[in-house]
Amino acid sequence: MSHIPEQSAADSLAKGLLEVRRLKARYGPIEVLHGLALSVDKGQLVSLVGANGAGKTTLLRVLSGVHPASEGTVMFGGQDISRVSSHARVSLGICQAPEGRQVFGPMSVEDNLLLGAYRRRNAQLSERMEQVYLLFPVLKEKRRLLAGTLSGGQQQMLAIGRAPMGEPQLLLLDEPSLGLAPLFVAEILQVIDRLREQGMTILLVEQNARAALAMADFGYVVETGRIVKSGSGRELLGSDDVRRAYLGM
Ligand SMILES: Nc1ncnc2c1ncn2[C@@H]1O[C@H](COP(=O)(O)OP(=O)(O)OP(=O)(O)O)[C@@H](O)[C@H]1O
Repeated sequence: MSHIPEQSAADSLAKGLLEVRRLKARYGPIEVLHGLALSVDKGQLVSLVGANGAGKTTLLRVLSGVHPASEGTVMFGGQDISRVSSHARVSLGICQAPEGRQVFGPMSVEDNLLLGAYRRRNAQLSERMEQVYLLFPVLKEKRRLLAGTLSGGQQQMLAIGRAPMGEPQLLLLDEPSLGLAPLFVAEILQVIDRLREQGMTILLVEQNARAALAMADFGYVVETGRIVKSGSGRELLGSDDVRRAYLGM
C-alpha cells in the first residue's frame, strides 16, 4: 500500500482559503468553542447562523486574532496563522468590519473610508472609493459631512463600506444589520451580495438567518460552540431542523 506523507495529507485538507480545525476558545475557565471546524473557499459567501450565545462572535474574534484560540488550527491561504497577531492578520488580508456603528464621528465620511484603505496605493484609491460609492450612493452624497452627523443606518453603511476599501482577502462581518430599520437591513444585505458578486470572500454572521442562508454559497449552524449542521444555503433553508429552530416555521 502506498504511503501518503503526512504533509500532503494535511495539504489536501487545506484547500479552502480559510480552514478552521478543532478550534477551541475560552473566556477564563469557561470553554465556549468546543472543537469547531469549518472552511471558506475563495470567492464564497459563507453564513454562520445560530442562537444568541452560540459562539459566533467569539469565532470571528478568534479568526481576526483579537481573542486567542486555546486549541486547534486556523489556516489561511495555506499558512498556519493560529498564533499570528491580529495586526499581522490584517496585513495578510483578513478584515473584520467593526460591529454596529463604529465610525470616527469628527472625521468626514470620505476620510473614514480612506482609513480603510491602509493596504492600497494612492493611485488606486479614488477608483476603489468610486466602487464603494456605487454600492452606497448615500455615502457619496454625504462624503464631505462629518460621519457623526449621519443617521445610525448610514453610519453602519459607512462602517461596512470602509472594509472593502482595503480589498481584503477575507471579510468578516458580525451582525451587519443589527438594530437597523427593515429598509436599511435590505440595503445592507444587498450590498453584501454585491460584494460577493464582485468576488469578495465573506464570512457572515447574521441574525436574519433566512436572508443570510438565501444568499450564502454555504452555511454552518452553530449551537453552544459546535457546528451541528452544514450545507449549501439552499439545503439548510430546506432543513426541517433549521426551519424550526431559526426560521420560526
Ligand atoms: N467577554 C466575555 N466574557 C465571558 N463570557 C463571554 C464573553 N463574551 C461572550 N461570552 C460568552 O461566550 C458565549 C458565546 O458568546 P458569543 O457572543 O460568541 O455568541 P454569539 O453566538 O455571537 O451570540 P450573540 O448573537 O448573542 O452575540 C456565551 O455564553 C457568552 O455569554
